[in-house]
Amino acid sequence: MVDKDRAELMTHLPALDTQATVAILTGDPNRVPLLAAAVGEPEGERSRRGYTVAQSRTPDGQPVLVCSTGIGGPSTAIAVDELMQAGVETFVRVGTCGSIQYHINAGQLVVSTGCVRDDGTSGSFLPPEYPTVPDFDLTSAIVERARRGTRPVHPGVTHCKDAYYAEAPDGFPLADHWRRRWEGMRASGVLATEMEAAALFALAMIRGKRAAGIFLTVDDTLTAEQTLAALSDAARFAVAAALAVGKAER
Ligand SMILES: O=P(O)(O)O[C@H]1O[C@H](CO)[C@@H](O)[C@H]1O
Ligand SMILES: O=c1cc[nH]c(=O)[nH]1
Repeated sequence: MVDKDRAELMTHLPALDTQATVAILTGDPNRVPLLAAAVGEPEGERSRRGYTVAQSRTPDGQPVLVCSTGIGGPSTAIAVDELMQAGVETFVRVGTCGSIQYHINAGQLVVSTGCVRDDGTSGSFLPPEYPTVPDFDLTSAIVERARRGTRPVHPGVTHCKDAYYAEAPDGFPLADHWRRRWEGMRASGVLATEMEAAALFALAMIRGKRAAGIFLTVDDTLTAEQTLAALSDAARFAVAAALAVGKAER
């Protein structure tokens, strides 16, 4: 990418020199090189202000970026905006989530079809009545590919929050609120909770870009190796879907 003018716009991410129009986003910077290797041939990575960005080249020569967002909406929104300024058109968040439903177990995949907006960042971009939804074609393409894999796949509404420990709210002044909230979402069929999708989907909706989210359901029974193997599969589904949808559009 980036010519000098573009590079100067990127005030938080490292300046990147890539033609990639597809980016995989994940929370943890340590995962970036592993996901870059999972989707193709890694071509180097750079870090700045806690963000790590790597470029990888798929077997058919397509450049793809893998970028960490950190945890939560604020840092995600900065990464997404700056990647858009750098020319990225399609974003897939590949990360972990916690199950809300008793039938969704650790090791299974959830594909978001929209967010319950319990985060603050998406509210900085869209009024509260607006849903934050992913791109339909991209999401369908991800679900189709993920269903060819070995793990159960659950498409549906997901929850996005700012406070990770609201999942275990004992001792918080708002503990009763959160207990009722989780029960209400379970009764309403909300599948799982994570912390970045609402900000990503909101920005993509506003800017006319494609975004989607595929999440691995985790708990403390899953090893780090199992988590990385499953996220690597999810990243491969995401890249294949993003490139196919981009090609169909052209
Ligand atoms: O696995 P990642 O992508 O970090 O995502 C999930 O894990 C973090 C919380 O542990 C939050 O960022 C949440 O959204
Ligand atoms: O339980 C979990 C796991 C990952 N991410 C979350 O937000 N919650």
